[in-house]
Amino acid sequence: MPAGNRVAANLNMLFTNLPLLQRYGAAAAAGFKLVEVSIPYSEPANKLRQAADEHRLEHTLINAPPGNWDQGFRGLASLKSEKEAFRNSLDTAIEYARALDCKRVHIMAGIPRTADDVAHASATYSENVRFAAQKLKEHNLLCLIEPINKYTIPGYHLHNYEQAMEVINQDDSQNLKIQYDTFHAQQINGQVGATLRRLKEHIGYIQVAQVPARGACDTRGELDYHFIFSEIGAVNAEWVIGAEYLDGVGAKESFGWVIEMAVHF
Ligand SMILES: O=C(O)C(=O)CO
Repeated sequence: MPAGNRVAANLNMLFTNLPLLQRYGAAAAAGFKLVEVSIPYSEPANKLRQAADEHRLEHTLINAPPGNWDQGFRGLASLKSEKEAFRNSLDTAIEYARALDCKRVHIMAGIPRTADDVAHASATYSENVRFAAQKLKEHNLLCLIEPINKYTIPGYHLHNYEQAMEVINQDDSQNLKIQYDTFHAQQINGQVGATLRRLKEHIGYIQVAQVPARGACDTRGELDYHFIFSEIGAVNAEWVIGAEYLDGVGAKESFGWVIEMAVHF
């Protein structure tokens, strides 16, 4: 296995000209051996596993069910009004993670909207995330939380790294880490490399995309991914990197950057 961080294809954002189950073949044909599926729930878990096995792909990450995406839900963890739905979402996430042999589950925070949800968001979020970290630990699954910048998802509860560290410091499961997405980090506080180094002990997974258009790492934008991948590799070459970017943004429709930038499939 070559040195350097491995890259997983996000099958909800890449190969979107194909139905989800056919994206596994497209990812494998492009050279990927790892995939992440943020929202796998449109297909039965066994069908996804069958597609992955057929193309010798491993799942690196799924999200817990985020609520009704089309109705504007972006996760449930901070919503007092959705506490039962959140607990049920963990059971579904565990079922899928086990079926897919996936070891990481991202818990999305959600967008508190009602006055009562807003008033109770921080306490609800902390309680739910700590519950999830402990429950996932019982199934040998790592619990991840991802600060998301306020421009991409306005109103999203978890929108900076101080909030994430506050919950991590309250948690005693030893099973709660940050999903560090450089696309969000740049827009949350910049200092993408410095923040990575500062939080390295608490980071469990990386995601990447170019800023501001959320295109591939070799498309034009604010971030120099030659530098960022060298920083990631210098800090922890074991971190998996999720290629979570919009396909079709920018001229190139290739994954040459994976080799060109000293990371690998
Ligand atoms: O929107 C993102 O960046 C996510 O990773 C959601 O899972």
